[in-house]
Amino acid sequence: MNALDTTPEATRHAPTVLIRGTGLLGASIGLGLSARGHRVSLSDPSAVAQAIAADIGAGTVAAESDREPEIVVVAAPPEATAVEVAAALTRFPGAIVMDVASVKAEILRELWELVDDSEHPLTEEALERYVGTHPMAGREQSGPVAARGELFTAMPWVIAPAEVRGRRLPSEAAVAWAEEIARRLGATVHFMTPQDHDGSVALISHLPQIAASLVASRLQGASASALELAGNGLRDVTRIAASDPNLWVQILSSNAAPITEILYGLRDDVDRLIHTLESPRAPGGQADIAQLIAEGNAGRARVPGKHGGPPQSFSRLTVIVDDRPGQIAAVLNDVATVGVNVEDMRMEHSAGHQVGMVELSVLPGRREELAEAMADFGWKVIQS
Ligand SMILES: NC(=O)c1ccc[n+]([C@@H]2O[C@H](COP(=O)([O-])OP(=O)(O)OC[C@H]3O[C@@H](n4cnc5c(N)ncnc54)[C@H](O)[C@@H]3O)[C@@H](O)[C@H]2O)c1
Ligand SMILES: O=C(O)C(=O)C[C@]1(C(=O)O)C=C[C@@H](O)C=C1
Repeated sequence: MNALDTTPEATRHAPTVLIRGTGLLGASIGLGLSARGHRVSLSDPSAVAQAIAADIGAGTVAAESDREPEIVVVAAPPEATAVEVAAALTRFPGAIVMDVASVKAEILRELWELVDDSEHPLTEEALERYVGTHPMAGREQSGPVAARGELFTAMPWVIAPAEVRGRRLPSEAAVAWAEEIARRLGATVHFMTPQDHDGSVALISHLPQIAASLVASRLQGASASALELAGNGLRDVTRIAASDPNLWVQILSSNAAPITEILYGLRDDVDRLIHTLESPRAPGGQADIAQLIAEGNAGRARVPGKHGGPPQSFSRLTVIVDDRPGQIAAVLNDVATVGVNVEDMRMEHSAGHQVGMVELSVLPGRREELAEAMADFGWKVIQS
């Protein structure tokens, strides 16, 4: 096998990368790696997706005459991933091949089927060059137009090397390079078995998607006058309901067993709440409702903060701006002068008024200082 070297000297080198599948994930990886000095070539069955990815700077369109890439990243839809991984392992016998699909055990099962298929050229030995991975970063939009080179900064990236009878299947070099690619893109790496990965994402990724879709689907018949009242609560809960149905059919069907287990528990809780709300003032009813909200508080408090650190709640302050170009840049410029880090930012427009509200989330210890300084700069500041 001719896998890449992992010596410190070698890791300073920027291997050539072929990205197969240049949608949201593939083009984002291409942008990030190109910006870090890698030569990236792009390939997608959709000529349009390939051309857009090249146009935005994710790499150059792959050509037959290209030399063999050192790393192949398969960023295809889950249902095409195993076949594309097998094709890359066979076509490029010296390359490390990593995928980014949202499910891991099913991809592996499909790859094993190809090894067992005497008609298929994929060998067990070739799988030493395959590393299953999953960046826990994405968007509710698809395609290269939505791609961002910094999509993975400070986000988790799971590496789930296949194990056979307790032995890691991919070589150390293959795993080290998959890890190196994730780190170069700014992600924090987590190692897991494919099964542990699938159980974890059923809860922290697939359940939220289902919940968002179920809540948003209730809105289909809502009156325009009700929808006009929508505030941030609804927007927060339904953002990912805009995700691509085609992608999510594949994700949910490939991880059905752990998701179903979680949905049974959710169904019990919903049944309990319905029962309580049918007679909310019956004995025990109020306590039951309070318990439901408190249990939600307890779960929410366990969600880690930025960079995978402990849960962190930020303080917010809102700056009122005129609804005209350049105002947000001016606010951020003044914040930077004060030297406070903005952890999150949201822009709201006030219906019927020519003003906007820039909500800034900052560390609690810096809010007072920032509010005073911004008022001194002449901004109208509301502390919430
Ligand atoms: N969207 C997310 O938030 C997210 C996050 C992490 C991982 N993922 C995973 O990344 C992968 C790509 O998702 P995406 O969001 O970039 O989807 P996307 O729809 O934006 O892009 C998928 C691309 O794959 C191409 N494609 C279709 N069939 C192909 C094939 N046989 N070989 C190669 N390419 C093919 C499509 O033309 C398209 O350009 C999926 O496996 C998904 O599970 C998605
Ligand atoms: O932020 C989003 O839009 C996402 O939903 C991204 C998200 C997630 O659940 O975190 C969705 C599916 C992918 O497999 C990985 C990431």
